[in-house]
Amino acid sequence: MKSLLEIRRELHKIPEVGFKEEKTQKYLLTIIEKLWKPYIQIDVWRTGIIVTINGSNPQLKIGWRTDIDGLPVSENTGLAYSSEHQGFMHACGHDFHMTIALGLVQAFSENQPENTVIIYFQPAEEGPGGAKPMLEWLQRERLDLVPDTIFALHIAPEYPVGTIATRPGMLFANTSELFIDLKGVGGHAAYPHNTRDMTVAAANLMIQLQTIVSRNINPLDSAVVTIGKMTSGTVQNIIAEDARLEGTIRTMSAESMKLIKKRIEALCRATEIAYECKVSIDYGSSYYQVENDEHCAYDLLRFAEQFPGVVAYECPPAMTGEDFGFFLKDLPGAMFWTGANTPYGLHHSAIQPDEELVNVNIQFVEQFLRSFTVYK
Ligand SMILES: CC(=O)N[C@@H](CCC[C@H](N)C(=O)O)C(=O)O
Repeated sequence: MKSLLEIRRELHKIPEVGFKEEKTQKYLLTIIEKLWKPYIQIDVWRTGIIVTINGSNPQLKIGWRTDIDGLPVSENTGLAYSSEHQGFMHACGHDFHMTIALGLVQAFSENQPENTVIIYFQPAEEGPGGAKPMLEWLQRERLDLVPDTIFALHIAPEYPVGTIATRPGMLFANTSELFIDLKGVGGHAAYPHNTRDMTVAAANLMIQLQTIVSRNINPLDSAVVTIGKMTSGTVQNIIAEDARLEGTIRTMSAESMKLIKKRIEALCRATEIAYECKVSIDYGSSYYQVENDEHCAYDLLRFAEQFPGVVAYECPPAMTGEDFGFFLKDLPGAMFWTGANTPYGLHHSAIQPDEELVNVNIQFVEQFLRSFTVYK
């Protein structure tokens, strides 16, 4: 088999967005098939893969989940093995997550675990969300592949390699995508009075949306309303008939999410009146918060405390979202951050996580999963 470093770099070259991970799936399958043993079963779900390593004396089915999709980001790392898919990049570390999962398949194929370990290569984490439909399919059609407990990791640029950071309870926020379309009347730039200018309407709405967190959310709560993309108009001397705002909402509770949506709807109605236009809202996909099981999170932290080369850290929650939250809604388990030591944040075009993290995490996770002989 190729080295895991080589595999990570090859995966880095072929990022694909949610449910379009065909090349990635094919690539992963070629590696996984080489690791096949009579006690290993390989299943495919859409662009995802499920690898079951049947245990020698199974008391439990322990799940490990990795996400496999990339992002629509133009890479700016200058690396020799940069993305070959123009405009797309593994800017959230899923190439690392997949390599660690492959390293686990390799470790368990070389040395059969006592318990059954099921490794889920899950599509579409960045959107529209693969965890929920994958789990629904498992629960409906393949109960044999539903684990008793499940774990996952996510790289954390800000921590040194070897840091394992998690907490009991909420680790990541509730999320909802947000798409707002404005429709007015376009026309000649010199005749604004005959038009309903959607560039001006969208700009005002965008600023007003920023008052929701500062004016409507309790200052002791936390929430985010981010507009990541704003589009309007065609050329400099035509007044725009349409505009579109694209963003995301993050909250610590379902109640705050409801409140924010209510305020967005009110501001959109007010924009319709103020700018004599039509405004429509689409919330896209939404993710349930990542709620770690208390025992599982503390087991992870305690295991990390005594694992050589690893530093355990009980960290605060973050406003990132993760559809792994849907697995943890139904199953006990936990997610953790693992240090990636890079100055650029997640989703940045220049992010370059430290490749040292691959081996540290394979060893740590392999031993952690093997240590789960009895579910506590
Ligand atoms: C870990 C991470 O960065 N996850 C994404 C999840 C995105 C969910 C959805 N597409 C949205 O934007 O709301 C994140 O942006 O936190």
